[in-house]
Amino acid sequence: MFVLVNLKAYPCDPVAVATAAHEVSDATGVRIAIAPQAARLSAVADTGVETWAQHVSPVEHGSHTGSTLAEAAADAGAVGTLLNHSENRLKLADLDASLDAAERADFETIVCANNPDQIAAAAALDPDAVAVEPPELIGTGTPVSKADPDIVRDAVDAAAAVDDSVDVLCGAGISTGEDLASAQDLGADGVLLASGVAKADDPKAALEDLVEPVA
Ligand SMILES: O=C(CO)COP(=O)(O)O
Repeated sequence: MFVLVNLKAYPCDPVAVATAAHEVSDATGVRIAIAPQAARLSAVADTGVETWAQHVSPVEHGSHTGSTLAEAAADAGAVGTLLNHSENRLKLADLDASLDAAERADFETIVCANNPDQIAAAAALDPDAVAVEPPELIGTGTPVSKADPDIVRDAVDAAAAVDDSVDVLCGAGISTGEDLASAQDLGADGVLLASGVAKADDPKAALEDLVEPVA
């Protein structure tokens, strides 16, 4: 199971969370990555943790003020990127161009989507993985694996029907080992989470509990 912690714009210490994630990943062998703000990619990557961008812009080198250039994120130490998160939705043409940008930077990619139909459409764009995250559950602490298990099962089936090489993650409200185990039982290859770790008093303890079922 792959665990990707999206720090969003939460007021946490990304280096402290990254250090904790690296320690837990090393101790358990579970793959854990951290996606900080773009400005903190280098500091997070310097901890040795697997580091991802939260987004890369649909642009190449050039006059693109304010963009997040994939090649610059790679130079900062990122090895993958989320795309089309519900909090940073892309038009279809831009999502396709951002995937091209990620490919130029040799990034692994996860395209986020709300539901199985969108998962199928995202899988058709040939990302490495897709992540189903019902926006109404994001940040609630109510795990998608418990609140709506069918959406996870159906997302796994929808992606497989398009391209069975595309991994499927699920997210929204995931925070405990029980949530991760449920996601695995529903066929997910990993989980995407944010507040369960970014807002935890003890991120290391939160991560140790999260990965315990697969450690
Ligand atoms: O948006 C998410 C991960 O990208 C999920 O957020 P929460 O884990 O806070 O529900």
